[in-house]
Amino acid sequence: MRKKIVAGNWKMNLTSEEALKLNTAIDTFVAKNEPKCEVIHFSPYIYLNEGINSVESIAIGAQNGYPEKNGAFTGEISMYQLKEIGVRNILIGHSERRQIFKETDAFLKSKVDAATNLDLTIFFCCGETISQRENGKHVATVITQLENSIFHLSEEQFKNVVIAYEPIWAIGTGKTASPAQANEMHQAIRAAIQKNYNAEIAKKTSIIYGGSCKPTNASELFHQSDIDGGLIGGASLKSEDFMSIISTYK
Ligand SMILES: O=C(CO)COP(=O)(O)O
Repeated sequence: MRKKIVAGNWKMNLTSEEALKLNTAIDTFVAKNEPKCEVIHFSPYIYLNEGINSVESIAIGAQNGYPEKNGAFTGEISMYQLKEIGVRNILIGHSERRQIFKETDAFLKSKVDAATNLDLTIFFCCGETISQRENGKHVATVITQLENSIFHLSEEQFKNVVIAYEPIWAIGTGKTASPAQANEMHQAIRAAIQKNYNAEIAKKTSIIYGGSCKPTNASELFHQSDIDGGLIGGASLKSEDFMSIISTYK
């Protein structure tokens, strides 16, 4: 069985008090209900330390990390520093990093290598724009993103990778990919993993969906054959909503 994962990407939200409250609420909920999935909060940097030290049943991951170990990179946080405080999971390639911060495939590849060298679990995000989908280029776009930044990893290294498919047109828009649209892409991604690696690795790689995932649509999405959970933005900021999504894996 593939690992099921429900992860919250808090993005640049919450006060320190709200972050602690949400971490504690979800941690307590998971400890009590023992859902059949791994639960992760991808938190802003400044709340990582307290988060890591205050939870037991969920993981706290980083939304970003700089690939160099240390040096003159004012304002950056290295993956090495993250690992040192106990971070084990990292997001790489989120469309907001690609679009707003102009992170290229080559830069993302260097992040993938740095995270791999530190043995971090990489949540590699990929996804197409609405015009790429309308032009029938959605599958090719996503597979190219994988080929350019992550498929160079060895079979052994790829075992530390989770793929997060997040169609850009569905992020924060309230427009979710239909379960069929999402599953089609997840199947294409799995087929590409099989082609680059092998059937065993393809079968074992968790591929999660992100983009306006909420309590009302999580169950149908997560029950698709190739969807192994979700990367949740807005709905992960409300404990009731996030608990409801986690409960899909009772
Ligand atoms: O970007 C996302 C998660 O990384 C999805 O965000 P929303 O769930 O707010 O659409």
